[in-house]
Amino acid sequence: MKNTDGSEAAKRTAGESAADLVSDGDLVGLGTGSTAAHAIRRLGDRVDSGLDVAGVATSYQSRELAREVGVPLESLADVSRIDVAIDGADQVADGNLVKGGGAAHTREKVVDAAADRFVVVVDDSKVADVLSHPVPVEVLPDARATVAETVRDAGGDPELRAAERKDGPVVTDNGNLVLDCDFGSVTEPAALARRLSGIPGVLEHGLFVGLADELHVGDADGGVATRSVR
Ligand SMILES: O=C(CO)[C@H](O)[C@H](O)COP(=O)(O)O
Repeated sequence: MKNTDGSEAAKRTAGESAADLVSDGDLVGLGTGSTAAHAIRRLGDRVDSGLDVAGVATSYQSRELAREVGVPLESLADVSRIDVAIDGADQVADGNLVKGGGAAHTREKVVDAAADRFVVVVDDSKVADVLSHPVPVEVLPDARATVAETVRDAGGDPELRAAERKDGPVVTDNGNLVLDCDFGSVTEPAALARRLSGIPGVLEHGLFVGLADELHVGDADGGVATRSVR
C-alpha cells in the first residue's frame, strides 16, 4: 500500500532496517527527525544487547534522544570521519535529497558527507520523480534580506521559517535563521546547489546532491525497499 502521509510504521521500518546495518566498532552519524529517531532508538536497543558503537549527533534533538536511549556519544568537533550516517529526508529524487525540515541540515550535511556510508531513511511518501520541496537555507541573521533577494533573482520564493510555539522565527542550533526557498521543480539540483552555496551569508542549504549511498524506503505495511544510489 502506498503511504501518502508518512505513517509512523513506514518511518519505523526504514529507520530500524538502517540501524540493523551498524556493526561493532562503528562511529555512527545520528540524523535528525522522526524517521532517524527510530534508528536511534533501535541502536539504543542494540547497545543494551551488547553492541559497541558511538554516535555523533546532528542536532540537540538527536543528542538528547541518544542520551535517553543509551547510545554513547562523541563530539562532532573531535571526529574527522564517520563509518555510517543514518539520516532522514524531506524528499528524495534520483538519489538526491532535500533536507532541513528540522532546521538541522548544516550539521547533518557535515556528518553525512563525512560518512563512508550515508544511508537515507524515508517513508515512501517522500520519494518523487523530481525534487520540488522548498529548499531550507540557513542564513546568518543579518544576511536574511540580502540572501532573500538573491534567492528571488535565482527564481526562488523565500519565506522566513516561523517558530510554531513562540512568536518570531525558528533559530537553528547554530543561532541562525532559515529561509524556506520554493523553486518549484528543481530539474538541475547540482547547479542550484552550487548557486545557493555561493551566496554570501548562506551557512548551508538543504540540497544534498550526490551524497547518499543507500536508500531505505519504508511502507505502511511494514515492508522496506533498499537500494544503492551510487
Ligand atoms: O532534514 C531533516 C531535519 O533537518 C529531517 O531528516 C527531515 O526533515 C525528515 O524528517 P522526518 O523523518 O521527521 O520526516
